[in-house]
Amino acid sequence: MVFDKFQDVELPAAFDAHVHLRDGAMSELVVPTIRQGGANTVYVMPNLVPPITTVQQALDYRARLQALEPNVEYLMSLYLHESITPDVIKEAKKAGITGVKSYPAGVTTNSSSGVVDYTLFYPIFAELEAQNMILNLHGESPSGSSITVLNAEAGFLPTLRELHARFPRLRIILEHCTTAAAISTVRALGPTVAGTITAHHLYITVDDWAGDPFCFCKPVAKTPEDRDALLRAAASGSPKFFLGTDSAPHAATAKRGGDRIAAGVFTQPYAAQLVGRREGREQGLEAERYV
Ligand SMILES: NC(=O)N[C@@H](CC(=O)O)C(=O)O
Repeated sequence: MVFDKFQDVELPAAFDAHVHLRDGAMSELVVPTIRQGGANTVYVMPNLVPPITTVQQALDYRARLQALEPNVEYLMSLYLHESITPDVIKEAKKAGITGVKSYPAGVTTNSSSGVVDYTLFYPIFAELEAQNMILNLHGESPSGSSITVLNAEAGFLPTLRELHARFPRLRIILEHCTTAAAISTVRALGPTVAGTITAHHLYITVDDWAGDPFCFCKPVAKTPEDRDALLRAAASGSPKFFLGTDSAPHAATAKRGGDRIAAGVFTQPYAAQLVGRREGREQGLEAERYV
């Protein structure tokens, strides 16, 4: 195949369905990299400190992001929390907020206010379903006696199945799938369940983050077989799988030092390039020649 003839191809801007843009000085650095990375629409995660749990907080946050880069569409989310009621969901719908993100308590960066018992939130899920809004799931079980970072996603899949069975019309996105099991589960569930795939999980495996804090994120990258399942899903064209980079910037000091390494891989400035290059290879193209 002759690649030179493709050199003038211009790709449309991407939708990145999972970004961490932070706030304050960090957001001033990160927000300008959205367009650089090839995206013009982003779904913004609410795990600020404190988390975004009210409609007003989400709208104020969006205004701060718009002031930094007006040429991006920011789809906003609320952080699933006990202070959120069905009335808040109705208000969120009216205000144009897209969905609600659920973090299991303690599994990742800024998740200390997260969910312990999903059944407590069934009225919220019912209202999200009624309002045709999205439930975004960080799909990991908290580490415990038999759960570690390696099987935390697999351990969460029964919860995903249960939520879909109870709320079959609720649009659920299993965020940042990292395992073949997650891919096959999303594929097997009904059309209201989809999964996002990050750019970095198309490349890295356990060996990369074991020893390199800059490859450490939650959920952690798994085996080469899992990575290949992600690649096949990403390149399959199935509408059930789409890009959500989970680009998650941290201060270099939080990645290199301290008692615990912060979880998160920052890919925003290279998001579309990374995905194009990897999917191209999966399809047998030497797509790196474009990058
Ligand atoms: N992915 C990560 O490892 N970290 C994210 C949180 C998250 O989405 O889990 C972050 O906010 O840094």
